[in-house]
Amino acid sequence: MRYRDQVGGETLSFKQRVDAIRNLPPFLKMVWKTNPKLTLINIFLRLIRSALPVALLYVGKLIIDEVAFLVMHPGHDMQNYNHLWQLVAIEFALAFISDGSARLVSLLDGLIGDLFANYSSIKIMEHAATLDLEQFEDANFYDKLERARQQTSGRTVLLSQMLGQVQDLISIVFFTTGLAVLSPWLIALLVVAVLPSFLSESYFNRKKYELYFGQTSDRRELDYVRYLGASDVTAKEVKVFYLADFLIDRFKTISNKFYEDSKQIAVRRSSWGTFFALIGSAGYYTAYVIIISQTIHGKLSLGDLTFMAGSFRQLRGLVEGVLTRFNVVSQGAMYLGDLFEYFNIKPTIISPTTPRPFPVPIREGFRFENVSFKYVHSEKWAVKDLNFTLPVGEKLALVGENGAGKTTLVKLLTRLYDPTEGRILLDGHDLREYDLQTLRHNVGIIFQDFLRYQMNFAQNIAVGNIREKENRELIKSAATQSLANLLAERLPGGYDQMLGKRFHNGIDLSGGEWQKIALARAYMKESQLLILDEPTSALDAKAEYEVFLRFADLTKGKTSVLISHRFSTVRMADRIMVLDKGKIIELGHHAELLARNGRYAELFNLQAMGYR
Ligand SMILES: Nc1ncnc2c1ncn2[C@@H]1O[C@H](COP(=O)(O)OP(=O)(O)OP(=O)(O)O)[C@@H](O)[C@H]1O
Repeated sequence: MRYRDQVGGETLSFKQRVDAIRNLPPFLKMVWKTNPKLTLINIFLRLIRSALPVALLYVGKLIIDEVAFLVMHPGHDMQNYNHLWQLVAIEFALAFISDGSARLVSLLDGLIGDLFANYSSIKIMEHAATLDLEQFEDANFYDKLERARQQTSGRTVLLSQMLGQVQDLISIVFFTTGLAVLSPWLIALLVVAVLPSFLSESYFNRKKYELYFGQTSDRRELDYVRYLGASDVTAKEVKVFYLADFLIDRFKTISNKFYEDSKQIAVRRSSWGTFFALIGSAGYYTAYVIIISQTIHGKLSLGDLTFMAGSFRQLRGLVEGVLTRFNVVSQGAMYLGDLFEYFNIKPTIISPTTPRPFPVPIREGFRFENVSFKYVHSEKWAVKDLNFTLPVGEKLALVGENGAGKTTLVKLLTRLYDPTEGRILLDGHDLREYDLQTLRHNVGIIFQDFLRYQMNFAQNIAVGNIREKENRELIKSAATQSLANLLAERLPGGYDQMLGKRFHNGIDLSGGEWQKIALARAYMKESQLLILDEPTSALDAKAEYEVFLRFADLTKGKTSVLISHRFSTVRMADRIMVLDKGKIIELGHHAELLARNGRYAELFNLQAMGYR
């Protein structure tokens, strides 16, 4: 079942919101983990604060009664005065504690909030690192990730709200006890005064969440359009194709729709809110009139009047606040559900619990047995019935038209995906029996769409084996092997030169220069299998020739797979595999395949003709 069907649309009920409360304990646990000490102090302060309002009001009542007594009984003695001033001093102290603790609580909320935002962002990144590549290629997953990401900063408010809720609930208990002793029916009046506004708030909160949920995909598009419209990577094409107006129109359309939808809810919410607030006020003044008349008739003291009217007013505020906040908290808890749901996505490409020791060195090599693979949501086989052996020490070249399945095949070798059918063996055992990290450490792969990290030159090479990021010697030797060292010598900052345009003093490079850097990554570790997926497409003919001579030299005796559309490169391989629509149609040495006069010969001659 899709995520959207589970939570979205009209199916969202009050029950679901109450259910969402179950997300709060794990949330609190996460908050606790970010900083137990601050959280504990925060809770303690809030407990103190919960008793303060009623205490303040009660001392106020005592003061008024004392003043009234003194006014009514002139000729009083000093003791009464002393008592009065003591009460005033107590109220002052309470007021001071109240102010101080309020500031401290809000400071702590802010600090814990910041820590939580960092902590959950890190958790999200850590979890993303464990997930399958396939999961990243799924739009539903992206929606989930996006919502989870938004939880990191938005949820800090939830923490204050939640703790504030507990604090206010305790205050309510104090006030209610006070009121119930003096006049229980006021409590009933209170419920009538606040219930309608609670129901209205709850209704509109639900509407808002549904709206927000429905907008997730559009929001992603909005972000994407914003990125296309203003970023260093896209600026070039946006200019030459004059895309700005097109992008701005798209942005306007989506953002206007968001605005209109939100406006509608906001206006309705505000109108109903005003109406129900009026009912609440009417309830309060009814209670007020009753209390006043009881005071006039001598049933209550002046102090009682202020205490009860104050209690009623504050209780109304508190209950309304708690009920409204229940909606906010449960809504927040619902959004939190997105975060936890994201954490619940489990990768399928994982290491076995007791992995087989990885062979060093590999003795036999890799063997594909009836390997077929289909991308998720795709009807078509990307590769089908692959049967071949890649023996140790062989240099295998993969050729074939765009979309023939070359990249897919090498992705299967590194377990970025597992075969849909069949299996890949390494020294006679399924790849899935080995530890994933060890496998990937032993296989060096450079993709055609490698990343251009906006980091310095050395770091751009070090990413090939990040454990060695401080090992300048190794980085320099890797650069020398891919010929990137010559480039470093020309850059003003050498190996510390910032690359890319995003950060200060960054220098952008040509496509071929970037490729040399990416190639150096392959030499950062002693891989037993080296895969280069069109690594030289941007190199000029001379550079490519040099790079390959070196590659052949450096990988002597090593197993390697090379994907290239240039036959001058391909012919250097020990064997060449020709793929067509995911199937192997030819496999053999250059001379052998030429003699066969099949597809390879046809493609080779086609390219050779271009050079004549
Ligand atoms: N992530 C993906 N999701 C769905 N389909 C994909 C994905 N990647 C590739 N495909 C499809 O799988 C098939 C094989 O693609 P693959 O990238 O392996 O081809 P290739 O031979 O490397 O092509 P090229 O020479 O253009 O790099 C193609 O039909 C392609 O459209």
